[in-house]
Amino acid sequence: MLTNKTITFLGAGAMAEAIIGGLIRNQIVDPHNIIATNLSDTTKLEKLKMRYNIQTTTSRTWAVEQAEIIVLAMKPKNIEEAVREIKEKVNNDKLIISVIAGIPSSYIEDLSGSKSRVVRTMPNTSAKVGASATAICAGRYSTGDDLETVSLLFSAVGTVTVVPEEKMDAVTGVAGSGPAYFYYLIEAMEKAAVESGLTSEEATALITQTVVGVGKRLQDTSKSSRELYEEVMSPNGTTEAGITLLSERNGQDAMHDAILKAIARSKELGSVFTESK
Ligand SMILES: NC(=O)C1=CN([C@@H]2O[C@H](COP(=O)(O)OP(=O)(O)OC[C@H]3O[C@@H](n4cnc5c(N)ncnc54)[C@H](OP(=O)(O)O)[C@@H]3O)[C@@H](O)[C@H]2O)C=CC1
Ligand SMILES: O=C(O)[C@@H]1CCC=N1
Repeated sequence: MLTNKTITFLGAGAMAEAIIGGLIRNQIVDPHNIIATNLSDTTKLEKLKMRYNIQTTTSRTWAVEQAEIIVLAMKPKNIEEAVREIKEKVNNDKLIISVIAGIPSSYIEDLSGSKSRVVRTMPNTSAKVGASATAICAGRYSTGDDLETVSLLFSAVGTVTVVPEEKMDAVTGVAGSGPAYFYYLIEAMEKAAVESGLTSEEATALITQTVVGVGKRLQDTSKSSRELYEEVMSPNGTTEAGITLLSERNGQDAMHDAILKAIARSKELGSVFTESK
């Protein structure tokens, strides 16, 4: 085991489960040293307990008391209430990890009022299969050891990149939201495939392997993305026909603007919380 420390997850949703699964699968943390709690969904807590053999509780303050590491894994709208509820139980001895989009580490540090050691992170849902692209950044009072601990924890669910906090909104729009852009494209590919006579199973098998192949190729080559798609395009061939239509409809501009919009939303989430202090 990497750590015998008790890790409490405040929030037992999709991201918390992905991380818990990775930590247990990779024997980074003993399941008995993981506690999960949420706001009200006790059925979900029961499922997690059964699935991973972890501890669950409806007492958030008890869960925080036990913890040496606290993972904040609720939605941004719930963070204020959550931190207020636990602030009396948090001190500088506990490391706080946030996976919450947009929320600056300073907000969490200030609200808990105890110079809390905070490390802000941004994983993505590929954590479920150990393939997240996670970025992490240090808060004001976190130490080099804290950053190393968080890096080791998140390497159980994929790659880890350390960035300064001012880059976290960009990370969120690009990599945190990133899987959704691909799934959105895949949905369109599936629709076109089925409309053109493939069964849904055939479409899924072909598209899945196409996406896996793209990922592997990207990891394996120093070619640029433009070189890679140009490599697929035979003159006057099928790909050129498709890419030409996408260009005429400004497909790449739409994608580019969508990512900037996601980054702006991350900043907006953060600014609302900073202003409300
Ligand atoms: N989904 C994604 O792709 C990614 C999400 N994130 C971030 O992860 C965070 C969680 O997202 P996700 O897992 O998708 O969300 P979910 O809605 O799946 O889970 C949120 C969880 O937070 C719980 N919760 C709400 N308020 C409190 C509270 N005061 N104390 C303890 N638990 C509380 C909810 O409990 P209950 O169910 O009982 O209401 C629920 O278990 C978000 O901040 C998001 O920005 C980061 C990267 C990627
Ligand atoms: O959509 C969201 O706000 C979260 C953060 C990144 C991915 N999902």
